[in-house]
Amino acid sequence: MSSLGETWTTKVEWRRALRRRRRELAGTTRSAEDRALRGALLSWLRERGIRTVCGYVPVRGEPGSPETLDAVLAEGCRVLLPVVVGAEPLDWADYTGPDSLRPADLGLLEPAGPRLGQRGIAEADAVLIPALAVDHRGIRLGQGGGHYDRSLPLAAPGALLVGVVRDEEFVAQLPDEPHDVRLDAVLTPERGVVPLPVVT
Ligand SMILES: Nc1nc2c(c(=O)[nH]1)N(C=O)[C@@H](CNc1ccc(C(=O)N[C@@H](CCC(=O)O)C(=O)O)cc1)CN2
Ligand SMILES: Nc1ncnc2c1ncn2[C@@H]1O[C@H](COP(=O)(O)OP(=O)(O)OP(=O)(O)O)[C@@H](O)[C@H]1O
Repeated sequence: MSSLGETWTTKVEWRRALRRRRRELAGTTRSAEDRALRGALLSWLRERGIRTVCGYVPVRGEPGSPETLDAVLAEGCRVLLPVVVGAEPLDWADYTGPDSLRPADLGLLEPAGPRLGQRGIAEADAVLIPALAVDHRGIRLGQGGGHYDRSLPLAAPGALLVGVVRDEEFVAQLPDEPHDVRLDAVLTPERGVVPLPVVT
């Protein structure tokens, strides 16, 4: 288990340190992790019979890749991607392949097709959520915009909320706040999908 975070207290300190580690990661490590993540994700989607999944287009060292999104599509799954609309719940649109993306604010790539509205998230059986870290209780540290905390309450009641991080970013305990929505599971390249909370 990782010992990251022993000297970091606030969300700001955690974010700064985790972003630096992602920046310094070797390209070969990133690709190996992406291949492992893809294998684990595809098996899990098959096992659970998941038909529609909310994903994200990775930026700045986030786990995953456009190839992994394409592999999920090839599996016959519908993929929805987030669209930022200010400090509101995220909007959603279908991912239909690399041509369906266009550059957006914050260095993001967003889907260019018809918007489903903020309640589009309710069409998903599982929501894959980008994170800088996830802890054993299911607390997630995101980029600090509060976008997912505002959007996840609109997911379908039985939808599985899955944070996606590198193995060392799955940690014992993160700083938390009352608005933080707890995750049902975490997906990492080496461990695959791990249900949360971890019972010790
Ligand atoms: N790939 C991806 N898509 C996503 C998210 C995400 O975390 N990852 N979001 C998750 O909610 C939403 C967008 N919110 C975001 C908020 C802040 C930053 C961010 O990296 N901010 C940095 C630097 C911005 C820049 O370089 O321009 C910062 O604030 O320092 C990214 C996404 C929806 N789409
Ligand atoms: N449910 C909510 N309703 C309104 N504002 C919220 C909500 N959740 C979070 N916020 C606002 O967003 C700010 C950032 O929250 P937080 O640090 O938890 O973001 P994050 O989960 O890391 O970001 P993101 O989801 O964008 O990756 C909070 O300080 C709060 O003001």
